[in-house]
Amino acid sequence: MSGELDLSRDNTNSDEQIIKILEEKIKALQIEAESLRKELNYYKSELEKLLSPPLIEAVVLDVLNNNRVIVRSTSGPNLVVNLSNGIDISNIKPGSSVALNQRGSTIVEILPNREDPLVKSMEIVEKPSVKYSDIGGLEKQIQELREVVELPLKNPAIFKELGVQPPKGVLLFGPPGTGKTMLAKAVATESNSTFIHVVASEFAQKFVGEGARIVREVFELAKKKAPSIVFIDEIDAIGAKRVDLGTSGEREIQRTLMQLLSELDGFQPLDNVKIIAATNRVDILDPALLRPGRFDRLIEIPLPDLKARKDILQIYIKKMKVRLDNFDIDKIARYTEGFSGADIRNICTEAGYIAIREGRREIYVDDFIKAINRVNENRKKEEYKSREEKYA
Ligand SMILES: Nc1ncnc2c1ncn2[C@@H]1O[C@H](COP(=O)(O)OP(=O)(O)OP(=O)(O)O)[C@@H](O)[C@H]1O
Repeated sequence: MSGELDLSRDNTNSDEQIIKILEEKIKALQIEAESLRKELNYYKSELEKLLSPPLIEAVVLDVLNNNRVIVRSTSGPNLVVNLSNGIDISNIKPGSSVALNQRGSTIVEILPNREDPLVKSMEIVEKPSVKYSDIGGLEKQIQELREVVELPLKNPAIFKELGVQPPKGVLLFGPPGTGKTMLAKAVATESNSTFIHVVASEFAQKFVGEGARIVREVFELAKKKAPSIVFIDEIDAIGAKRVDLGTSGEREIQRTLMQLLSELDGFQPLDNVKIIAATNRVDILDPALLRPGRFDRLIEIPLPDLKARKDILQIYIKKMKVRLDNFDIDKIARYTEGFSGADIRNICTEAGYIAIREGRREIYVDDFIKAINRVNENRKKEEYKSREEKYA
């Protein structure tokens, strides 16, 4: 240590020096003792962890009044458990992950929440806000959905009385960006239902049985939140015809599809849960999905025709500050032949950006034409690129 004692010098000055040096030495030893105490505690707690029995992971289902909690343990049954000292009940909510002691009788730790694959693959909108009037064109399709989904949800008694069974599942098919999701959301809004949006490609999970579990839990949730509409996007990801079930991934997808079919079969047509699925590839679907009692009503959602394109343009233009003299909406609708509703919305946004970039406070018809040309150019580039890739 610095300042080794030198007791040879005997005067007041050196006494003071000795005291100072000793004090410093005491301080240094105290610091060392403190750090050794910490080290000791660390090793003690490590030892305790190594010697302690494993804990049981559980999920909180409900919090009771008397400092007790209902949990579902990962090892099996639902349990009513106590809290160990030091755990604050106000930090425990339904859905929290907790650790139980080995006997499974007491919560000893609140665990950080893991990302649940169920939550990741699902979006719940309790009160969707899309209305039929937000959708351009598709009048016939809206009418049909109202009859087969909205009316049975709102007024099942009429169907019972007349002995009419509405379809359980509806399949919307057509090119991307044509408004399938919007339609399903609008039906949920207008029938005051919860909208549960799942993307089937997200069901394909890493762990065996996980996809099937997610399907089961989605339907359990739909029943809890009823009246509800389960919207399964990209159903072809699990519902395509399969000949070769060689790989474990393929078998996992097949198991997920089987679970979906069994959930569909378990419903009654007049239950207050309706299933709407969507695909861009109806041609590759497994016929098992389209059998009576499953997705037995197919509704085509095509690219918008001239009138529908005009309707869609009008919906978006109404919300924008557009100079209307000389504005020929028919002309713009004609120029957008082959465009989807999503493309048309993009054109409106792009036209707005062109005006902003030029420092204007109004959007001109020319901005729309420029935006259309840009989208067309991008499309050509993409087509060219995909052709290049195909023949490379
Ligand atoms: N008929 C339409 N009327 C008004 N807006 C539309 C219409 N179709 C599409 N859109 C616009 O395009 C966006 C994308 O549409 P949506 O997601 O409903 O298409 P989709 O058919 O479900 O597409 P995908 O097959 O890619 O999932 C919508 O949020 C909306 O802004």
